[in-house]
Amino acid sequence: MHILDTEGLTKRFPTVTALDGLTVTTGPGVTGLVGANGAGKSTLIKILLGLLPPTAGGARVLGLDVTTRGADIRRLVGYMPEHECLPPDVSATELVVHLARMSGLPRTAARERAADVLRHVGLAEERYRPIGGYSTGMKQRVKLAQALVHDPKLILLDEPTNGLDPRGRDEMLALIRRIGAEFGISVLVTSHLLGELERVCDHVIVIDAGRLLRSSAIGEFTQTTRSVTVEVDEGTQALADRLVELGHGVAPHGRMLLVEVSGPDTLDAIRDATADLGLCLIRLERGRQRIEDVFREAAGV
Ligand SMILES: Nc1ncnc2c1ncn2[C@@H]1O[C@H](COP(=O)(O)OP(=O)(O)OP(=O)(O)O)[C@@H](O)[C@H]1O
Repeated sequence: MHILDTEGLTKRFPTVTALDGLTVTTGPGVTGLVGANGAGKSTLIKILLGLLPPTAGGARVLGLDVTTRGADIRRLVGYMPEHECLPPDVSATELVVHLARMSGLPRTAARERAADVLRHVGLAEERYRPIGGYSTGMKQRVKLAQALVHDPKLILLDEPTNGLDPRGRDEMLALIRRIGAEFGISVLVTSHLLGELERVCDHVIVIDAGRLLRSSAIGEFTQTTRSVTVEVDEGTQALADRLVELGHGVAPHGRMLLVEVSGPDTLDAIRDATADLGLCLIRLERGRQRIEDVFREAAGV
């Protein structure tokens, strides 16, 4: 079953078209939604939650129509908003128990479930202190905990690594991966940092100015390319000249060279040219396409 699917989804605000005929589907697992700031990610999430009506086209979440089944969708879906939205004067426990009760859990079950999710996201003793004194990383964990407390089938995470330092970001990404893999909850996670999504997603959707650039399994994004990266300690230009003389396609790439692989003898030619010129070979590596490259290509940047 599709976790979400949209067809010709369009959202126009008075001065801007935030989503422009977006047609996309994704299945279970962790899906990344990538786009620059203003690409339409948050608008899409609000439409998927049934909180914002589309101008044209349609969307379904877990098979439910967003325009008519918003309340049912919100029962089955958890949402972690992008912006700071937590009350400073209550503790994480109080907030998460309260939200669990609002989603219909009886008092005892709400307490137990809140304790479970707060433990899963890594908030220990601090959970009894007022949220106002928390670090950004702790606040992000509270937002994640409240998205999980009613045992959703799918969670929508809007820029969950925003404002985190590298360690906090790694921890948050590991948590997202665990939620997808161990708890079997599907995840839609947005980010403008493409490298992050490569690490945790099964599927990636790239949008730009409200339009779909690409939607593929992560393996297709990062498949190997037809070039190798070559790095020598000195004499990069001499090596490039020699390989060009021999008829190979060579392009500079910072301190390295990208050499087009035309056949099995290309690697031998690089090895022989390096040895003939007396250079020290530091790296010879099969190129991999990164999401960033796809984004640049598609956007014509
Ligand atoms: N309520 C609104 N009224 C008018 N314009 C809006 C509204 N919400 C979003 N927009 C505009 O729609 C476009 C898409 O915004 P959106 O917040 O969906 O982008 P985003 O990809 O989530 O970016 P960011 O990460 O910066 O939030 C932007 O140009 C934004 O200014």
